[in-house]
Formats: sequence, C-alpha cells, structure tokens
Amino acid sequence: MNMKKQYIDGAWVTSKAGAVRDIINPYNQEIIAKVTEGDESDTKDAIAAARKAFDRGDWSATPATERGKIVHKIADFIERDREELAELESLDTGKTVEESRGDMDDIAGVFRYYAEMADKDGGEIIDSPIPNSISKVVREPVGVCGQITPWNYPLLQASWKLAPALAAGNTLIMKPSEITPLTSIKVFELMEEAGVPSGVANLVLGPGNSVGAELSVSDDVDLISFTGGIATGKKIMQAASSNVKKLALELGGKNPNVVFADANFETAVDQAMNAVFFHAGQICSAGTRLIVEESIHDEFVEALADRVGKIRLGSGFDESTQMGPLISQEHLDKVVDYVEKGKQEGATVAVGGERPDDPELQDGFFYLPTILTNCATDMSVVQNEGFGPVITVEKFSTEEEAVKLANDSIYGLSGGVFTNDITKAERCVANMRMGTVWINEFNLYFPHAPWGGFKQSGIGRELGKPGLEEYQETKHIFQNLKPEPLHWF
Ligand SMILES: NC(=O)c1ccc[n+]([C@@H]2O[C@H](COP(=O)([O-])OP(=O)(O)OC[C@H]3O[C@@H](n4cnc5c(N)ncnc54)[C@H](O)[C@@H]3O)[C@@H](O)[C@H]2O)c1
Ligand SMILES: C[N+](C)(C)CC=O
Repeated sequence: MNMKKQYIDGAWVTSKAGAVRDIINPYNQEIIAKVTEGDESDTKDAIAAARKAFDRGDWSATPATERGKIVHKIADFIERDREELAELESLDTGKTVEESRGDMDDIAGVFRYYAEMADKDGGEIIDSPIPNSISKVVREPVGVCGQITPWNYPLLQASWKLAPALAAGNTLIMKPSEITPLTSIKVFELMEEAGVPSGVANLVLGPGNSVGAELSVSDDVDLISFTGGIATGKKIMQAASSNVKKLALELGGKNPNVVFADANFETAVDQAMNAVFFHAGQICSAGTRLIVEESIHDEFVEALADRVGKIRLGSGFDESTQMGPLISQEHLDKVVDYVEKGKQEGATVAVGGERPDDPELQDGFFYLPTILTNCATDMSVVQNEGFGPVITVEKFSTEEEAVKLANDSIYGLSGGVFTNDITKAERCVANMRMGTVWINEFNLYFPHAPWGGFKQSGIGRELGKPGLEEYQETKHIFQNLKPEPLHWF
C-alpha cells in the first residue's frame, strides 16, 4: 500500500518525524490507506511556504480573472473524477456512495460559484465629503489562512474554505481531520494539476493538538477558518488571540424541527427523516430536535417510528443501503452513552436505541436509527448534540411555546418549521435565533446562500458573498486631488 503524503511548497513530502497513520473503513475496520502523519515542525514549514508565497504576491497579484480560470479548472477536474472522489469519500466516512456523489456535485458547484465571483468586485467609489478628493474602497486578500476541517463532510467542508480563499487571492494551509484525509489529498492533486502555484495551497496531515494547534497559534497565520465542535472552537479562539487572527468558526448544532398540526402530514414525516438520517445523523444541521404539536404527536411519532424502523443499514457501496455506520468506535461509544443517559433521564425509546444485531454489521460502527419520546427541554439528550441517528421528540400546544422550545439552546445553527399557514411560518422563523431557517424543508444548502451559526454555533459565514468576504480585508484609499499645506502647526 503506497503511503499518501502531504503537500508543502509544491512538493509531496513525508512528515519529518516519519510517523504514519492507518486510515480505517468504518464499515468493516479494514485499513484502506496509510498516510504520513505531520506535526508542529511540518506545519511550520507549510506556514513558512504560504507566508513566502503570499509576500511574493505570486497569487494575490495574479489577475482575478486568471485566478477564476484556475478555480474553474479545479471544478472541471472534480467533475471529471467525480466517481473516484465519491468512492474515496464513502470508503473513508462510511456514507453511501449515492450521498457522496451528491456531495461531489455540490463541491464542484462551490468551486464554480467562487470562480465566477473572483473578478466581479472591482471595489467601489465613495461619495467623499471632502472637496477635491477621491475616496475608494477595495477588497484585498487577508493573507495566510489556516483551514481546519472535520470528518463528517471532509471534502465538502474543505471546498467551502478552499474555493473562496483561492478566488480572493490568499495563500493557505489546510489540515483535514486526521481520520478522513483521503479526498482532501486528492483535491490537492487536482489543484496542482489546475495550476495553483507552489506554496499557495499547502496540505498538512496530522492531529488537531499538534498541526491544528500550531496553525491556530502561529504569528505568521492571518486567519483561521475552522469547522468542528464547540470545545475545539473555544481552544482555537484562545490560541488565535496570540496575534489577533481573523476567525471564522462553523460549530455544532442541536437543530429544532417544529411540526404544526396543519402541516402536510406525509411530507412532514418524510422530511423529519431527511432532516436527520443522511450520513447516520452525523450532520451539524441535523434536525434531531423534533418539536410536534400535541394534537398530532402520537399519530406523528407512530408514523415516523414505522418508517424509521425500516431504514436499511449496510455498506455504503451497496445500492440498497440507506444508512451507513458511524465514523469510529470512539464516536459509537459516545452515541451509545448519549442515548443511555437519555433513557436514565426518562426518555422512552420508540424505535432503535441500541446497536443492530445483524451479524453482517458487527464489524462496522453501526447504531440503529432511534427515536426518543417523552423528552423535555432540560434533558441532556435535548440540549446536547448527539451527532448520531437519534431524534428527540417534544410536544407543544401554542406557537409561542414552539418558538420558545426551539430557541432554548446554546446552539443556533439551523431550524425548520412545517405548516401550511405561511403567515404563522413567517412569524415563527422571524423569532427563531438560527443562521439558517427552513419553511417546509430541512437541511438544504447551496453555494449562493450564506451558512453559519447564531449563538455558540459559530462566528462568521461560509458560502455566498459573505463566504468570500471572510477571506478579504477592506481597504479605504483616500486621494487628495489638490494637496497644499494646512498651516495648522
Ligand atoms: N457548522 C458547520 O457547518 C459544521 C459542519 C460540519 C461539522 N460541524 C461540527 O463538527 C463537529 C464534528 O466534527 P469533529 O468531531 O471532527 O470535530 P472536532 O472539533 O473534534 O475536530 C475538527 C477538526 O479540528 C481539529 N482539532 C482538534 N483539536 C484541535 C486543536 N486543539 N486545535 C486545532 N485543531 C484541532 C481536528 O483534528 C479536526 O481536524 C460537530 O460538532 C459538528 O456539528 C459543523
Ligand atoms: C454543512 N453541512 C450540512 C454540509 C454539513 C454539516 O455537518
């Protein structure tokens, strides 16, 4: 098995310390790849390369139109290698290949979106209040960007960072999750093929507490963009204060899905499943906090449990599989503990609530799709992000109560409302404190609309125009057209 390498200053290199990590298929625990494992020393090399490339202006001074063409080429190559990338992502994460194909289409779309935006903002002229002057505002790249990504949507989350950073003219060092680096390695090969100059985009492989921590604390890094859990986000914030880095944090969620009695019943049941069970519920925006109007609660839970109990678990490479395994033994243990705690607190298991007993699934990190009823807002299963295939159900009887429950959280990433009363829906979403709210929909995202969290779900936005602006500094240039002495002193 060839060992996969990191990409620093335009060269594929092994780590200086020589460490190697096995990458595991979560479906059967087989070793699917060996990758070099970097540390602080490799990270420093990558930061130095990115710093030099930025200070030389290799990329920032390349005309924006040319940068856009290269970013378009990356999208072309992702489309060309779609199947290979999708299979790699599924091997690494366990998600179904069908889901990974969808991710690859989204990823190509993100590169295209930012390729198009690269040369669309030539700055603006301000109506200066000073006579005989020109006042203009231009946007410039931030500089050297550290980018840290999670394991659940490895390449998708990477694309949300790589594409705008490159389009805006920055240099960067990416650190993917150490357990799912394969598609990130492949996309760096594609970026090299597309003509991204040496030193502009660097990839360091390795753990968060060495590679990620070094990126966060380094004085030569100007911005950190991080996607992951709140606890890590807090550490990064502290480390980033060393040189007052710009910071973008995309953190977790425990996202409410409010279903009113007047919603289309079949659609709401179907969407309550779509809201959660893709990638075994390992989605930041999963609608795992179901809040159902009391008058339809029992009928709704019964219909939902009936369908959830029929979800087919298996290999992501089997076309009939609807849900794959969790990412790791460590994460499976966390999900098991999360549900057990919920049971101890008084939740009732309507379906699932344990590991499957199918002998064919015993080598994988599988957990049954689960619904917990009799939940109350103060229970840990309702307040904490389980990051697994687990829905908690609460009841409400008034619109005010529904919104109050939806907002009773430290998180504010996303939420949804199902109702046929559009005025009521608009009232609800106006009062819901989340970065994305859906009406009669859940979990939809596309490159044109910003993504990010209120409250502890994060700082800043990815995607859309704000996703590019994260990678830009704004500069005001004032020009005196009639310079003469002031004679003030
Ligand atoms: N808001 C979003 O768009 C979004 C998207 C995907 C995932 N997430 C969140 O990500 C979490 C799951 O991902 P995870 O388990 O990989 O998260 P995590 O926080 O454990 O790890 C994320 C990344 O941070 C690195 N890291 C760990 N410790 C670090 C440190 N001290 N300094 C710097 N980097 C460090 C890891 O190696 C990994 O690359 C969930 O909470 C989920 O909701 C959020
Ligand atoms: C942002 N999203 C929904 C693609 C992945 C969250 O985990």
